[in-house]
Amino acid sequence: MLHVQEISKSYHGEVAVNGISFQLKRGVIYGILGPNGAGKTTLLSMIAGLLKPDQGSIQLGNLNSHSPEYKKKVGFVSDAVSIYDYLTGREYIKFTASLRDVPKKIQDIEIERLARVFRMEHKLDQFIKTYSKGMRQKTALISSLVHQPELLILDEPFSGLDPNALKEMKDYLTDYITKGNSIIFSTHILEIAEKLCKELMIIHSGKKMAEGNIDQLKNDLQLDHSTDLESIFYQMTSG
Ligand SMILES: Nc1ncnc2c1ncn2[C@@H]1O[C@H](COP(=O)(O)OP(=O)(O)OP(=O)(O)O)[C@@H](O)[C@H]1O
Repeated sequence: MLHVQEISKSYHGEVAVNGISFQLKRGVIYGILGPNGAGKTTLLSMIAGLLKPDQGSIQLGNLNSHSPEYKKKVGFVSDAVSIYDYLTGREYIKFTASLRDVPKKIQDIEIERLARVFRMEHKLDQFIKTYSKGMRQKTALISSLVHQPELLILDEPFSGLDPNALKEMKDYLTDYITKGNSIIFSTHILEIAEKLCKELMIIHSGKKMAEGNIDQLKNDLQLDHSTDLESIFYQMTSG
């Protein structure tokens, strides 16, 4: 469903993403791993259609990432969750849903459903200013889900969540892909990546170092099958 072809991006002449290609099928959770500054946020921002690649192309079905229709089919939660302090959670979610042309009736139904899933029912009518970090993350997640995107893109979605919220989020994401949707996310929490992702990519200095399921990564590195993802990650990125 998603075809990423040789994309690159530089900032002021410094390369942040360097010729990355991959494909993502329907019903798959795909994890992006890499050390600080590896290019994960830049890569995900391009896939979300927010940043234009200098080179290469990104297609979802037959839609190019520059097209307005593409943006209606993807949902993005950034790691720098900056949502408006002086709106309530509900106002913020409705505002973002309106930008995506979600009919008001559907907005109301989906907001109630998602608020229940993420235990935010009693908070949605309070100002975002009063929310904790985890509540802000959940609000951003709900707002990215109201239009039921085919592709959900999450940049560091698990930092700041307590163990209960983490479980709710993992359960929701696992269920979300059973409906034929796909998820791509970046994380530094290797244990979650190992458990949730069918496929992984390790990037370093903007380049793809390895891709595949955990067993393929172990085979590529000729590692023993008892090796964990932390060791694989360390081998690939500590140079
Ligand atoms: N707006 C920007 N202007 C200039 N350089 C940038 C900008 N955004 C990112 N960079 C640079 O691009 C490179 C990749 O950054 P990016 O944020 O994509 O990495 P990351 O893997 O998400 O890092 P982290 O894990 O620390 O969040 C880094 O060298 C960073 O300094």
